[in-house]
Amino acid sequence: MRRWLLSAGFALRGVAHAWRTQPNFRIEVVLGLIALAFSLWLHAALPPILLSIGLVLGLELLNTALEAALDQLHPGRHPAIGAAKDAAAGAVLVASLCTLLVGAVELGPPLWAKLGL
Ligand SMILES: Nc1ncnc2c1ncn2[C@@H]1O[C@H](COP(=O)(O)OP(=O)(O)OP(=O)(O)O)[C@@H](O)[C@H]1O
Repeated sequence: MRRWLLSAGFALRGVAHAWRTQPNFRIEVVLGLIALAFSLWLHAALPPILLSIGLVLGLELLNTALEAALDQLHPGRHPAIGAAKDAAAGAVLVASLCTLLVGAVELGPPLWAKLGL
């Protein structure tokens, strides 16, 4: 149990570091909270929304980890480093676009109904 709490502490430190240093992570957290608030207000299904938000935030954390490790391991420029960073950023982009689709499908219809459209 003590080991698990220790690991959870390290993980939370990673999340706090991303919050402090990554503007994109802060934006995604705020947008996620807004989507969550809308889901509760519209009584929409929470699992797809929560999974999508978690996927984007998780990939952003991995992207941050990869960038930090690559910059430390290879401070100079190299096409392979650029390709690795581009792929990691691409993963966040793909997840974000899919999350937008999930949001539109899950929240669109109840929002229109609520607004009487
Ligand atoms: N060492 C490098 N060698 C080659 N290309 C790089 C290198 N570092 C960055 N790049 C290129 O520049 C892009 C931006 O890299 P950078 O590390 O600035 O990330 P970022 O997207 O600005 O993320 P953040 O703002 O979170 O640091 C990368 O996606 C890659 O195409």
